[in-house]
Amino acid sequence: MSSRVNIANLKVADCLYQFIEQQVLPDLPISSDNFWHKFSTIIKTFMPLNQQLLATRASLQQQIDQWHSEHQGNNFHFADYKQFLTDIGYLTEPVSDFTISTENVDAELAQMAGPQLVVPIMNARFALNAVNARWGSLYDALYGTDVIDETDGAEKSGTYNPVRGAKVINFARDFLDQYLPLTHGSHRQAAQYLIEEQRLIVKLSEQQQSTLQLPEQFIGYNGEQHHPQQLLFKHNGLHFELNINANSQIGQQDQAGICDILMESALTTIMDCEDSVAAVDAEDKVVAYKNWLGLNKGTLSETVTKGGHTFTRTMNQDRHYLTPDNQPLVLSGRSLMFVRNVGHLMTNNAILTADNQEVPEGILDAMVTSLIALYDVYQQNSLTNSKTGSIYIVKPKMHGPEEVAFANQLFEQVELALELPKNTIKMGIMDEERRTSVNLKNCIYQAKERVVFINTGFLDRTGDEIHTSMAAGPMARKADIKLTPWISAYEDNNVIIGLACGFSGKAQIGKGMWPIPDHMANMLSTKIAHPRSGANTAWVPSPTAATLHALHYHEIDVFARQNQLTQGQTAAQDALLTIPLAQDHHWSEEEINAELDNNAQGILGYVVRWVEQGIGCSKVPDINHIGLMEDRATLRISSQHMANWLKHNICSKEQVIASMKKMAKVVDQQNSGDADYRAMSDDFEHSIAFQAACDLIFKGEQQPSGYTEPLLHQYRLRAKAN
Ligand SMILES: CC(=O)SCCNC(=O)CCNC(=O)[C@H](O)C(C)(C)COP(=O)(O)OP(=O)(O)OC[C@H]1O[C@@H](n2cnc3c(N)ncnc32)[C@H](O)[C@@H]1OP(=O)(O)O
Ligand SMILES: O=CC(=O)O
Ligand SMILES: [Mg+2]
Repeated sequence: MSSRVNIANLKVADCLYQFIEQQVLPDLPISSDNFWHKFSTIIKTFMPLNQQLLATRASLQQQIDQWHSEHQGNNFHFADYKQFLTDIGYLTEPVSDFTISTENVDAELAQMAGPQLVVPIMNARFALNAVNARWGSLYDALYGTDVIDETDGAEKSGTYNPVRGAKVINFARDFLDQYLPLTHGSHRQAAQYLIEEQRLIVKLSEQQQSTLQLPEQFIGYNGEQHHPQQLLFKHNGLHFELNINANSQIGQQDQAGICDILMESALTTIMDCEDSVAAVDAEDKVVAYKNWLGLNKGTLSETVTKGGHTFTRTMNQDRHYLTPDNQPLVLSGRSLMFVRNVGHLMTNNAILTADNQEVPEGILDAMVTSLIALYDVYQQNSLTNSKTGSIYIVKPKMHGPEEVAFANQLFEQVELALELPKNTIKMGIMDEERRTSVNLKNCIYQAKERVVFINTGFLDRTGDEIHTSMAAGPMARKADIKLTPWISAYEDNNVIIGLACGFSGKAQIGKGMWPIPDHMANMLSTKIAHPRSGANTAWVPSPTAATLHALHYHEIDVFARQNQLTQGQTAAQDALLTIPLAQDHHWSEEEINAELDNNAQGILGYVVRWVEQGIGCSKVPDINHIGLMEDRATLRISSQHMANWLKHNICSKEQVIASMKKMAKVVDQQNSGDADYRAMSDDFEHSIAFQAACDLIFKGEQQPSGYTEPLLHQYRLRAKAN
């Protein structure tokens, strides 16, 4: 641990203090003295309130556990259960109807519909890729993934395969026919694209030419009018760009010389300080904050070596075009950034109070990430994030209205401390805890002047579902939980309540993560459900997924869909309160072992990299060898699920240990190519990662809300000390 600086009754880790003093404050109109004193006052005010909220969580959980233990089987009556939840203050009376009044919201959130990318902020290489993922190559996304099948000679070979290329070109031509229709003929016949008298002309042959059914879709170009290099179009509020270069490898194969279609892809990106990172001390927090600073100053860069080639990755500039009547047109080259702060649970040793208590990490994040964002608010660089001067913070894992009210008050005080106009800091509310879902309208009400999204984080939400009702009985198998009634009620309610609170045109209604990063064909066929449900954004794990998911927002006009949905929908609270218990838990030994092995593999594969290498988001194969995105939320589900089956004697402790040891060997094998990897199976007793993984299960019932952070942090700190 680094030494500490005593300032304003705080003991600040030297590395954090020096970072703020030397790299953040100097170019900002706020003095060091002022900053630390105001920060200290905020900590003093909010720390006890924060602790009180956590005590309320624990008390409610204890009462719920008690109630379930007294109301098992035939003794469980839904009406009594609901009354009990009301009596203890878990369920609250909804406020009267209202609409949100958030102002100065960027168009990407309010008026546009498109993908939202999430990225671990501590990885600068990924973070840069993410901010640049506003625009993505459709050809690369198709060629490089399973969206294009490998049949009939279309394999992904080492070098460019023209047979596969032809399939990509056909897919793209169909996209153009669908969303850029011609008055007659097809883009498949297109031999040349050119501009005449401000109109797009598509030559189909020597004698035949066509034009757009909707001429206003053509909005910009670069190059010569008769030989354009880029043609810019707009459909459903999203842009795409036809790139033409007959001399390029792909353009040569195309009769119109098209070499790519650049899609407007990740409209927004969440720079994540929460579940996809492993930040356990001041040094780690500084890595995260430094990257956020670089992103706000526009100076972040990273040397990347790829395919034997080394280059420097920086943030993309804006994109410049000429309109059809030759006026300049500029579009943002970057995804609009949010920063996800941590929730209310954890503390961090980066700052201690005078009596040596660790400061809540959420308060630290609120103050420091907002301070850093002043670089964007004051527009100190040309690579602007928010054009409306707003700071976008995602606030995760809040339980119920009073926790949202707390975050709202905290943001208000941060604004005062940083001399920002009220409600500069906008809030994205993750609807990912049960007490938030069942009181969602009241939660939104508490932040009605600054809320810019509600998003269904179904992964944490599933973990909370299991933990809240831990004592009620054995849960369904993990895959079957997705089929139980609460989850569709939860997804539907989020949209219904968002629309009822006037989100359409003002804020995002968001849907959750696609957690199978390599299954893009599957994503393309299923994630259409998100815009179809009325959500104007949904999470994707990578830039490639963003480009492919963008296709869905061309297929569905989300704002028209929201207009249809606004009519007569009612929230289904009873379905939301149903518990995903197994209907019949007489599984075979084989089924039980398969469930345990699957959970064990996911837990171990994720935890070993988290604890030993500080990697907060990993792709880990499940027992069917499908790579799954694992983060702290998916870990919460798996560990809580095992803890639940243990509690209800579906399996024994010995069975779990046997499964863990068996799967540890599998995970060791999977990581055998990693020189930094320490095998767990060499010495289970002394493997910190193995012990952490076991604790997450065996102590799972006692973890606050079933969260994984306390144990992960504890073991990571131990691994770092070693
Ligand atoms: C429940 C929740 O809270 S979900 C939110 C938290 N989850 C996330 O943030 C998911 C972030 N995604 C990731 O970390 C990764 O995509 C993983 C771990 C899921 C999968 O990674 P892999 O497929 O192994 O990616 P890999 O390391 O091979 O990288 C492939 C390329 O994609 C890029 N990439 C992958 N994910 C992202 C991302 N989220 N943002 C930006 N770039 C990304 C990488 O930069 C890399 O490109 P490069 O070589 O040009 O730098
Ligand atoms: O944060 C997202 C989730 O699903 O949890
Ligand atoms: Mg979450």
